Amino acid sequence: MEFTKMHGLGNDFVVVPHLKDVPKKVNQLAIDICDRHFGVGADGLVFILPSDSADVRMRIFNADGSEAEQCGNAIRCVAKYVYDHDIVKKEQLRIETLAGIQFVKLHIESNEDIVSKVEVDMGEPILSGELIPTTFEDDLIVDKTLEIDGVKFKFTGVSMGNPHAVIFVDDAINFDVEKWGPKIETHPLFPKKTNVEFVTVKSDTELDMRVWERGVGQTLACGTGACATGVASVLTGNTSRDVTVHLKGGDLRIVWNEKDNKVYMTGEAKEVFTGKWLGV
Ligand SMILES: N[C@@H](CCC[C@H](N)C(=O)O)C(=O)O
Repeated sequence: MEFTKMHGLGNDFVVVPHLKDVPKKVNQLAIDICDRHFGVGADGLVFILPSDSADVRMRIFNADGSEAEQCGNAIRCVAKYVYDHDIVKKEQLRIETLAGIQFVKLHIESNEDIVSKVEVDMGEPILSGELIPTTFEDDLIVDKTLEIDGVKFKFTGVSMGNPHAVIFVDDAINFDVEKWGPKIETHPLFPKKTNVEFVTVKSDTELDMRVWERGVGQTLACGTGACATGVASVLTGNTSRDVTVHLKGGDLRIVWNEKDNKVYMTGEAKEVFTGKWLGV
């Protein structure tokens, strides 16, 4: 099975571009291939597949083998891959995911015909407690209390197709993500588990964010997490609607557009190497 290693701000993926459907035992394959010692090593396994309703279809499996509904960094990688490899040579394309069809605009360096940045319409955020999902039934999940081991956190719940709990802290950069991330990911308030973002407001337009991803662990960046963070920052009155989110692996621009209620994410994607997986 031929693959290409790609990443979006260090959130890295094994991308398999040429299959008609995902292989049998795909969940175990994701675990094996994402293993950083016995496999290729990645945060996720991504398939670029044919679609009946869009230009291509993406499926993403976390390093623990679970399938995610959406992935912001992977969708930018998929868009760059299909353009740069002449699979879909369009500057605007549609990518089908489990969370719906996403509209993507490519920023091309015209002298080299190479994608420099990718802008994705990530759709409208889902804010109701039931749909995120959380065990709360409120229409908005803002500053709700979550208690673990006697410690109280306030979180804002947002789904970008996948669930996120955004927690504002004094110093995200030095926050103990490894200690609290897994406990919050699996807290009974979140029936499908959750991705967790620890965020510090730097100004009206800038945020620091660290992430603990559902089914993966701490990663260098999370696109849907940055989108959820942008939305949560507006809902809590912390920032404007157009922000730069500083992640361990780099920056993402997130705009929650007031007119159409959609979230737009812009950032880089990179191809690193290609290889052949011998385990299938
Ligand atoms: N890294 C991704 C999100 C990948 C899926 C996530 N771990 C989940 O289970 O929801 C991103 O860039 O959005």
